[in-house]
Amino acid sequence: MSSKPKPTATRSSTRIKTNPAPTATRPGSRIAVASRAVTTEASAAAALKKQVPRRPLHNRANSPVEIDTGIDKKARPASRNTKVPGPKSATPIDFAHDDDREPVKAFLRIRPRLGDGEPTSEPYLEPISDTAVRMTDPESSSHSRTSSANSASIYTFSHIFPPHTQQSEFFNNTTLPLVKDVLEGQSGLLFTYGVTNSGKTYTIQGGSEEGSAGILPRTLDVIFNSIEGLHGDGKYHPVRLNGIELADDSSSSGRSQVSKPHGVPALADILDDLDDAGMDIDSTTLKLDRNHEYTVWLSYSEVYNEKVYDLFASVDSPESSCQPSQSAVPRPTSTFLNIPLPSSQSHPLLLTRKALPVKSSPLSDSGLSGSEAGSAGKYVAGLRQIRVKSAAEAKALLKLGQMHRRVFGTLANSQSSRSHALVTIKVLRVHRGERNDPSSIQTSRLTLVDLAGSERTKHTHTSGDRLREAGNINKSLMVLGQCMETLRTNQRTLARSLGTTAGRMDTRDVKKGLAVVPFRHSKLTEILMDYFVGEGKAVMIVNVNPYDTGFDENSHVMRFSSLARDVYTAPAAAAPRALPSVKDRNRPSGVGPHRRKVTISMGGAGRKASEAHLEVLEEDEEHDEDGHEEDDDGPINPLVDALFDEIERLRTQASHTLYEVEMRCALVEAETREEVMEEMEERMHDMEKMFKRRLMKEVEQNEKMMDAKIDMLNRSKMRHPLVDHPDEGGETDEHMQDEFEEQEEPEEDPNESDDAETYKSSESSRSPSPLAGKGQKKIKRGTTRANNRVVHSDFADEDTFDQRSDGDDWQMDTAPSQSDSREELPRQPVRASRASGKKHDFVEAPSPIFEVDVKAGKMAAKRKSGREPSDKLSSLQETLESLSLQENARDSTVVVPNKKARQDAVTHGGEGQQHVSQKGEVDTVKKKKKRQLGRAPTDEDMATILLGTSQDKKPLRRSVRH
Ligand SMILES: Nc1ncnc2c1ncn2[C@@H]1O[C@H](COP(=O)(O)OP(=O)(O)OP(=O)(O)O)[C@@H](O)[C@H]1O
Repeated sequence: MSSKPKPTATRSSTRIKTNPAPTATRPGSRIAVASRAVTTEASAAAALKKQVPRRPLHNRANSPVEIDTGIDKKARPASRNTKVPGPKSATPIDFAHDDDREPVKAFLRIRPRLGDGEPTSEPYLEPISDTAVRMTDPESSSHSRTSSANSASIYTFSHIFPPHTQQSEFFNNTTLPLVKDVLEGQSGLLFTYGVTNSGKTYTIQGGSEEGSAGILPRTLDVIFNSIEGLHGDGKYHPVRLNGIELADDSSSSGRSQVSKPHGVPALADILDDLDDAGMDIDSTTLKLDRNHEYTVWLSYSEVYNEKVYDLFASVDSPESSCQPSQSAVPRPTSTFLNIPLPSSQSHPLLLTRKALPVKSSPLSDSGLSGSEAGSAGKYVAGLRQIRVKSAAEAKALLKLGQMHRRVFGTLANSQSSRSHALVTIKVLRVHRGERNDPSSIQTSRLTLVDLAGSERTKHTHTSGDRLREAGNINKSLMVLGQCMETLRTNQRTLARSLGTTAGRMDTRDVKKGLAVVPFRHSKLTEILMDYFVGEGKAVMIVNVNPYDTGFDENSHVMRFSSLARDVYTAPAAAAPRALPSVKDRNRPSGVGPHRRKVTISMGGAGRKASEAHLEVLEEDEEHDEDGHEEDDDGPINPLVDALFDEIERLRTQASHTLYEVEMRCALVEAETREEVMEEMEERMHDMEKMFKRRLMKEVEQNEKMMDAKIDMLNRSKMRHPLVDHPDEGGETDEHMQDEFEEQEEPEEDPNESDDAETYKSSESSRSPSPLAGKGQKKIKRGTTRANNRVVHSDFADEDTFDQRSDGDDWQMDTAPSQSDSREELPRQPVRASRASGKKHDFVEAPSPIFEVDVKAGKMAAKRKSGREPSDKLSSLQETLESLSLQENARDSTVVVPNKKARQDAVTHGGEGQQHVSQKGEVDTVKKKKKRQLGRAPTDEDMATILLGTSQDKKPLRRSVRH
């Protein structure tokens, strides 16, 4: 550490503000390059730094500080030579060469998997070097999703700490340099950032196991280890941000003020833990200048729902009025610890606490002139700063503060921090020879912030108080991000200006062009503002739980960290300008004093558990007569503030709306699917009905046709004995056929035509319409006429019947079809023979199923009768054939042999032959006859009708069209 000239002893603060006359800079100072594309800006910022140097610390030349961390040097990350495959370059951890001009350092800490309760899936975050980590969207491989984050991204950090990193190692590499600085007189800020359950509180406070103490208790240990024997007398105590005042006797805190109250039940037992506080102690000691004296002061505040509360404040309650505070000095004990706890049946105990205003630090505290207005920083007015003389005492105090935080801020969600907790350790350092000169006293601060978990309200589905909490948490984090963004932009602008106006720079002109950094739009950034625009280093610890489901949230955290790493803590580089008077900052909170009911359980191993019911009243900050907060602060732009509020409101609204819209979409999709299913079912049902109707109609028509045939045969038998007068048969048949066709003409069914139209596309797959028979029947009439002359059937000629087209007997093929739609249907030629004179016994069934039966039946009939039927009979048989509408039968016609024919078929078909009914076959012949004739005519009856004699028995087959 280089020596620095002694400054003019005009103030007690160590704040160094802009000084137009450069005095000294540290030799060997350098700018640590934090990230991509900022090298130029960093150099420019360094140049600016050299032109606007920090005011050297008082007696700094006499402050050689050596760090004896006691850690193995090998344990330190060797990131200097690490090559980062990602888009950004790495910042080596090299505290020895750090300059006070440096970017915000960002360390990533990956939380280990905790146990059975955690998901077993692969972590979506994988370190690829000491400084780079790859994040892969776990859902990108399974299915596509709309995500704001890329499916795989690489983020770089100053250093990455893997899950197995010990607390001591983590502390030494992240916080110890800040501890060293604070003992040297430089302020520092460390904050943890991450989603809920990522390990922020564990990092700051630690766990309960041995060796798991967090960076806060370790910081206290190291400070008190190092100043052992160097304690000051505490004649002066700190006030506001950087001021000091002469203390009265009671202002020094000590063990006596943390005394255990009398007769207090379990709740106050926490004070017993004071003695246990030294269990897990960090033994690291820093070597300090022994010519200095130190006093250490502690404050503990929380920002909850955009209000700042003192966690060391005693709590006012009506019941506690009987135990008034014994002294006006800050008491480290809470009044409510000293009162009997109400039982669960009694009325809840009402506890009230008051929010504290945030005010601008007076210029006099910093020794600044009026021309430097606006750079004095902010402080929490009324926040107690308690002197602590040992680490144990400090830890006990912090424990009390944590308990207050739990009671007031986190009880309803006790496992999660819903407020930002800020512990500030203030060190007053003075040279032994100047201990009575207040202007020689240096004040430095180290603030450790445990930020509330960032989370999206969409995922938590919070409402009421929880929603308000989440909104405010997100608001402060958003404003923090906005501040970083603006700072970065300003610094780049500044660097560019410096680059272009090298040697002719007027920083005041350049600063005029800088944007206003919106620190004042959230309480958190207001309090932390001084670290970014004033003196000091900032370290950000990013906590991540790689097993967490919130990939998007973690991506957001990563982006925030890379933004923060681009920000340089540059004194006066981006100092806020004085703005017009603000009323809006004092806008009413809208809710007034906020009441909450809470229940706390106390007790532990070996202690009686007790439960207390409390009602918490949180009062707003004090306002002046006009309803404004008491503040001498410069105003902020109300428009900007209103815009921030609007952004936050819209964000919350959008989050809810998005959730609602997603739900509605899912609902509509489900409903639509159901409707489509119902419609499909309805259509299927309609189709089924339509086809049934068509089937029935066809069956009916076929029945009619068969009836007509039977009638015709009956009449023919009665009127014209065919055997005796064969010549008359032709005309008679023809007449009868015409008659039959007239009867058979199907009725037009409008419904059916509609159906046919509707299902035209499926025409080829359905049964032929009765209309199809029209054209065919006319063809058959022609054929019948021809049959009267020449047509005969002969099974021996089956192979040649296809060659019929050249014969003048074959009118059927050339007959025009009246139904176009039927033209495409395969024609089934009537099996017949041109060989006249040959016996025609049967109408051959078109169905191959019965082909065997029919052949067997024919042969059997031949064998039985042993004689030839007359030509007249053949002619009549042909007539019957033509009426059987065999054409196209392959599509729809099924031959159903009557019982006897089946028997014959089986008998003559040979051994093992069996008639197998096809699906849909109905012995309609039998049924019809029963209905028409009263009894089923046998084959013999039919033969009698046809031949006029009982001797000419012959099996008869019919084609029935369904
Ligand atoms: N490095 C670690 N090693 C072991 N346990 C850890 C580690 N980090 C976190 N844990 C454990 O994980 C759990 C969650 O951690 P913690 O409470 O610190 O999260 P958080 O980020 O502070 O959550 P919230 O924002 O809700 O307060 C705790 O049980 C803690 O003990």
